[in-house]
Amino acid sequence: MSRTIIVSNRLPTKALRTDDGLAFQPSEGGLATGLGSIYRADGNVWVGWPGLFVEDEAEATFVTEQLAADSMAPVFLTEDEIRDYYEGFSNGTLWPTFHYFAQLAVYEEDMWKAYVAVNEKFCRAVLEQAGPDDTIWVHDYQLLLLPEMLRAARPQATIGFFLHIPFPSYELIRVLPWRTELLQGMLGADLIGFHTFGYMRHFLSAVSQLLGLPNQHGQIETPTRSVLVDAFPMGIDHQRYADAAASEAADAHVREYREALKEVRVILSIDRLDYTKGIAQRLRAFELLLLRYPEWRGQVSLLMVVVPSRDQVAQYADLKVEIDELVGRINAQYRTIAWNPVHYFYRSFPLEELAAFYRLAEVALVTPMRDGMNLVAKEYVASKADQRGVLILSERAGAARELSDALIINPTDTGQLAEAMHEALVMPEEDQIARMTNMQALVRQYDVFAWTKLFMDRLAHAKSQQQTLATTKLTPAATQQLKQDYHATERRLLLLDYDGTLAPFNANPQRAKPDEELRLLLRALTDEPRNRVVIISGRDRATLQEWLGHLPLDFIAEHGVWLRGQGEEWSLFQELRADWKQDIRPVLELYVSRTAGSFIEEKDYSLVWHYRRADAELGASRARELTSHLTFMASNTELQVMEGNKVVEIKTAGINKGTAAARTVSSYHPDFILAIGDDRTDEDTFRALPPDAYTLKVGSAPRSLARFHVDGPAAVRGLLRELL
Ligand SMILES: O=P(O)(O)OC[C@H]1O[C@H](O[C@H]2O[C@H](CO)[C@@H](O)[C@H](O)[C@H]2O)[C@H](O)[C@@H](O)[C@@H]1O
Ligand SMILES: O=c1ccn([C@@H]2O[C@H](COP(=O)(O)OP(=O)(O)O)[C@@H](O)[C@H]2O)c(=O)[nH]1
Ligand SMILES: [Mg+2]
Repeated sequence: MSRTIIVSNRLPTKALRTDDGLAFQPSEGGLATGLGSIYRADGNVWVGWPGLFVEDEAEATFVTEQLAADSMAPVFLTEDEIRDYYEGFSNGTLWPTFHYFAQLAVYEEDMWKAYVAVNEKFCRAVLEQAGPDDTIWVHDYQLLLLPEMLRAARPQATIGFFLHIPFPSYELIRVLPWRTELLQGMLGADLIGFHTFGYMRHFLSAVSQLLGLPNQHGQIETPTRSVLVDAFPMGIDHQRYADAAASEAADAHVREYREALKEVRVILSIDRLDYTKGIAQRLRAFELLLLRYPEWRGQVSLLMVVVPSRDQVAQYADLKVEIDELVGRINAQYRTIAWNPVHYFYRSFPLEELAAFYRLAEVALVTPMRDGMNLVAKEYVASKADQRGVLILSERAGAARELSDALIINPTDTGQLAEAMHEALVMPEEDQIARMTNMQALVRQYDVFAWTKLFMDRLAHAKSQQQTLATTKLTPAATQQLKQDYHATERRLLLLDYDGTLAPFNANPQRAKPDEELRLLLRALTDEPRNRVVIISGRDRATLQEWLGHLPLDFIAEHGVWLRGQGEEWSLFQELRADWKQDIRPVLELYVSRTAGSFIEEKDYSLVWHYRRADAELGASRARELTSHLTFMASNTELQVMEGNKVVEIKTAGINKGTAAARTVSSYHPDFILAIGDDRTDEDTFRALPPDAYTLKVGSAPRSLARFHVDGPAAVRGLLRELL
């Protein structure tokens, strides 16, 4: 049976040292509470850090056994590792960078090394747990390198990755000295998920600009595999929070708190201590509310839960001091014997007490500066059985993309925040109910189970996509068979693409001239009378003529437009027109003038716009624009528009390498065919050939109609030499 191995820095259970020995307790934070509901099913295992430094072997064994009984496998980390990998690189470098607090980020080589080493440690731990058919699901920014490490150890494994925090603009990512390694680490996965479309777009942009890998509808083709990228906004276990809010225990807490608070109305705030959460800004906004609307003094209290977090990181410790001071100041200023403006708790609470807070609160303030998702917002919604209550939500929390019925605010605008609190406190009940009803329907439908299923289904889809059109490597056994068939036959046809196949791809197309080695190789192949060797290329005939015209080769040029049999004259595949060029050329010129680095290639019967030297993202975007522009112009004409590798080409429809190759086959009647090519246009050749033809795609593991693949031009030349 195939299981799911969940991997995250922190386990959903933490071990604690108490006076009575070790104790175990649920972890805080969105990832642990969110996934905590699902991992126990079907023999799944969760691999992660149990939050404790073990003192000896015996203690480690005890913790391991206790956690194993609840489907968890601990990765023990040392104090040095926690300092450099967790507090250091994860929370001192990546966390601030990814939350747009780049000025707080530190760049320390030692921390980076620890990050690499701990990712390797997790890799070993996962490999111990995971069988070959198991699905591995890696979570979050502490483990960005893990997918690629697992991939190296298990090339066939099914690996998903989900990032729980924002993925920022490329402008922030590019600042990181280790940006390439981090992106490549993530690309080891088959599916990469983010909370929002915005985060996903930023990731695709970074991959395109830093690694030069474009995408189509979120699908990235790396040199070895294709990787799918998609948005999956995480949900909560709606039922669990609704049940907790309706429980006897919550009832009892609500009664107790209500008695203590008397008639005072409650605004609620719950977060981990974190500078991304906007806690200090929220306090200032509450202070402003009391200043602007004195009628709320004595009537409304802010109930503020701050859960201790990462307190060994300097900025977190500083923030604690700032919050303590602000709360002290506001309370000292406004409190009365009967009323306390801010009820401040610096600790965590069990589920039933949180549920009671959610029920009591007429207003929830979720106002982070940046937040990947924010589950507290959704938990508040799920807890409101009577549908009374108002959610004030920051536009910069991932949750704001879904909860559009909240009062959406800009958290840096203190005035707007104070006004939103006032608006919430005076909102008519029917408005509250209408908004809450919509949000509850959404939180109920898109719960954590739906989220998991969606991610797993997409992962299976990504995997099966890779398998369709997957080519097999030309193994020594297959090479042997190919050679045997070659030697046993009399009329052999060799269809060889030029760029990327016989000669390496060059940024300047005119520099890809054949070298001595290639000329000698082609000469030797044509010296054999049983061979007919055809160069089948998208290039113009003049270039092919100049470079290779002296050899006894056949040519198919301009993607099938021009043909030349050995020793014959050039002829057209069919009668063609070129008068359309005068209308199309100015359009391409417009795109050249708008896109620095792009240029036009003119062939006899086609025009090509090249953008390989332009800014990668601008080029790709202009290519899409140009394609739709040209497609519109070409409707009801005989022209067709093709997008290729950093090119947009326009030419007469119905002529391609495939139609030309088919004609050669039907006139020559070969008993052996070998076709080799690297590009999208070579797929037309592969498609046109009979199934027993040896079709070879150049590239390390591409998706192709070809039967086999070979690594690159050097390997192609090696294979051709072996035939001699
Ligand atoms: O493990 P800690 O360092 O104590 O931090 C707690 C967790 O905080 C982060 O949570 C994020 O995930 C939530 C669920 O997807 C999301 O709602 C929230 O916006 C994120 O900040 C962090 O990503 C986890 O790795 C931590 O365990
Ligand atoms: O005393 C508390 C306060 C909060 N939480 C939980 O911590 C999670 C916080 O997740 P969120 O996505 O809001 O933010 P994160 O801390 O992950 O950045 C929520 O599920 C809360 O219910 C908790 O377990 N105990
Ligand atoms: Mg090519």
